[in-house]
Amino acid sequence: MHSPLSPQAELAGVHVDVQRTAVLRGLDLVVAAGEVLGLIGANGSGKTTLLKVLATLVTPVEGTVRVRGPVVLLGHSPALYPQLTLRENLRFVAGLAGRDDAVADAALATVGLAAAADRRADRCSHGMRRRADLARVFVTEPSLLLLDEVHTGLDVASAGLVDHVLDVVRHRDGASVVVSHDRDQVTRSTDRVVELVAGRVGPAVIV
Ligand SMILES: Nc1ncnc2c1ncn2[C@@H]1O[C@H](COP(=O)(O)OP(=O)(O)OP(=O)(O)O)[C@@H](O)[C@H]1O
Repeated sequence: MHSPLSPQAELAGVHVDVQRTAVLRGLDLVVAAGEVLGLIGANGSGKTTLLKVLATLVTPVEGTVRVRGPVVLLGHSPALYPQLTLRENLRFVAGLAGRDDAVADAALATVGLAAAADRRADRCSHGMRRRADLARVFVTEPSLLLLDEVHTGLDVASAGLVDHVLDVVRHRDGASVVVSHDRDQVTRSTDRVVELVAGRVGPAVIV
């Protein structure tokens, strides 16, 4: 077990260029274990790019990235195979994580989708697909959870499920980073909010 004070993720002097344009410019960020960090910023400020750096999907041209443990990134659109059922999708995720089918089925039940488990993903509503995507967290048990605008289009109950998932990660001493354009939402769901400005993390935001 690591010390509660040790960071879950640490970025130092990170520079990222996207199509020859500097998006992140010497960005420093520490995400503490057990923390839920909110990330806001104008369109195009680099929030999604920052999440991809934390998920090691984008490699900076300069700077260091340290992330401990498994990472799950839930993007703008739920990552499901449209022609597979929700159960098949989650069992596939479980297989990749070396876990058995029962874990996938239990995760679907946890997010309130037991009755819809055998419905194809492309026949489900956006909210149902988002819930199924969130179920991945119960299968893969990430130490770092990255949520990119996942509140969009969710009703109150589904938004509550997002908060529940954040609590589950926090109680395991994992960390989460939540990107949102909704300042009220992100303030309610997180311990601290920072803003991306000119490719760097600005001062903490008090809303
Ligand atoms: N596939 C791409 N092709 C070209 N430019 C891109 C691409 N992806 C990102 N960019 C550029 O990188 C910058 C950062 O994009 P990013 O998606 O990280 O911002 P964001 O803060 O998440 O934006 P939004 O709030 O609109 O989702 C943008 O200015 C955009 O021009």
